[in-house]
Amino acid sequence: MSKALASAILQKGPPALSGKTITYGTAGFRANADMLECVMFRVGVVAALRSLQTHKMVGVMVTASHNPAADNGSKIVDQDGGMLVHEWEVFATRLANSTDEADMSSTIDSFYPDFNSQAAGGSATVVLGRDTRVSSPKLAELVKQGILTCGDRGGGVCRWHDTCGGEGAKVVDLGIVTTPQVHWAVLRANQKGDGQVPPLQGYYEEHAQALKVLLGSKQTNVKFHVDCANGVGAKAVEEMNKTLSEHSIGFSLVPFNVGDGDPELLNEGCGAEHVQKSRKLPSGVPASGGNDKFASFDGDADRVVVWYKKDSNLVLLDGDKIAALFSVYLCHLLDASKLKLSLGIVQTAYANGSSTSFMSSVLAKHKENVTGEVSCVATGVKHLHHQALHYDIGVYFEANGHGTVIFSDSARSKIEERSRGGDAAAQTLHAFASLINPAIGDALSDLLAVMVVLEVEGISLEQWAGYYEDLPSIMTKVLVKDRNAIKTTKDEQRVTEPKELQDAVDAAVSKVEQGRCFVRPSGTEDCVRVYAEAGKQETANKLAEDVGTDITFPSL
Ligand SMILES: CC(=O)N[C@H]1[C@@H](OP(=O)(O)O)O[C@H](CO)[C@@H](O)[C@@H]1O
Ligand SMILES: [Mg+2]
Repeated sequence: MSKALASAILQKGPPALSGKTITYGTAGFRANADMLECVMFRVGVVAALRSLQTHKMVGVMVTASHNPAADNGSKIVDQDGGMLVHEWEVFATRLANSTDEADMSSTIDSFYPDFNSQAAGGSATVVLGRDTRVSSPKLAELVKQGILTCGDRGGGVCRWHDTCGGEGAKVVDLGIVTTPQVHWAVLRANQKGDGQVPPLQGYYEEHAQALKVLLGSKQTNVKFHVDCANGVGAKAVEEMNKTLSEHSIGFSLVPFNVGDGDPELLNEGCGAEHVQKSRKLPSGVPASGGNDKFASFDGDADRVVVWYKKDSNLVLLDGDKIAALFSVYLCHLLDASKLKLSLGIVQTAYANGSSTSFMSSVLAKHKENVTGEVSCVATGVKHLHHQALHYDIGVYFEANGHGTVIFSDSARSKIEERSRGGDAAAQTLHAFASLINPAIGDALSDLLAVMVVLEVEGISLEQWAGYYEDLPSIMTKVLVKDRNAIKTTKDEQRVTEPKELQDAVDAAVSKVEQGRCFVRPSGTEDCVRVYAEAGKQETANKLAEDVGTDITFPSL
């Protein structure tokens, strides 16, 4: 049967990639939209096969997140609402790059040995979403065709169900949504298990209900201006506002950069990536009073950073600061409830050194009631999420604003039990767990969580910014012939190949006070990233420059 499917993919799908290869990287497939037709069709096939294998719904989001408007890509959402398991990423890469029937069919057989037996009578459902890019409708349609090819009853080609009356493969198209909304829909659909995808209104309602509990009788009037990067966040913010006002919750999100003009403006000079990397104001900032609060989402609204203006400069509250805010809050609640749960804070090597020291000291202060640690993993939310699963409560954030807080099943039941007994801190923990997206980093959930923590704890943005002072840092890109020639340790803090490169980095760092520097190949762009930190900005800049120049080995 895998042969018949391979033949259908080749016959019905767009022409195979020729002379190019593509990898399912840090955040799925990403490339210029023009090269993605074949890839998207096959992503549909992979998603349908994963759903068939797990007997659960999975999802596909068509987006290239913070990348330029001309790019596109896709992320597959696994049956647990999280990111695709690693071996299926490898499978997706192999299938996307296969050019002949024999290779494709043996790829299916080797990654999915039970395919031939499961295909008979099996069914699959894929939840599909897309961003606002011009290329997205067409590419989403190709994903759909890939999915339907697996369940096609006509034409005499592969139909995994054709002799048995199974249902084949179905698509539930959510249209333009945020990436985290596709994760949410898959998670909730599989939790309910009735074969239906819950309407998105449920997403907004869940947030409103949790906020009501967290705010209690507190009368609030909090406004945040939200830079939507001219992407999908604008629509979600609008819907959220409606639901907030229906529930008389005094939070308002005022969107700007809402993408109602030129589609090329997506992520252009605005959004979370621009603000966090350049530390400059985004375009389109509304004229406002001195105390206004701002947040920037990225193009598919799975990350957020918060900021305010001080003397027309931008003061950034990045992913590290959001993690710090949530960690302090959760430690207080854990102290108050005496639940004795573990709290893990997960970062990547890009986390500012000051944030790591701050969070370690917060955990140390609460060690009587909270066992915890701060750990560092490889770049990419999938690595952070995976590590966060080791704790009762896992707070994970990349410095760029990508992250969430997850609660283990056993922590949830302990919290629920204690909160049924009337414990106020446990009730608050329970509501916080219901507010924040349990599947993936979500700009909207995270922002609402930030707003409510600031509000109920009475913390101003300035006080929050003062939790710790970032060490001066810089991130640069170096273009090389083959970035993949650079190999690193698991936490990406050190280069293992070429060895001389790490020696050069060590030599440069040893000359610098409070110096830290590391080098790694990007998983989403054709470049090598250099990150440097030091006691002074000029020194950090010089360190990054020196190391950048060192990356000139003939092998690279
Ligand atoms: C330094 C940095 O910001 N890297 C980003 C970027 O990954 P790279 O592998 O560094 O290109 O894109 C990823 C996907 O959005 C995101 O998870 C990650 O944090
Ligand atoms: Mg994104």
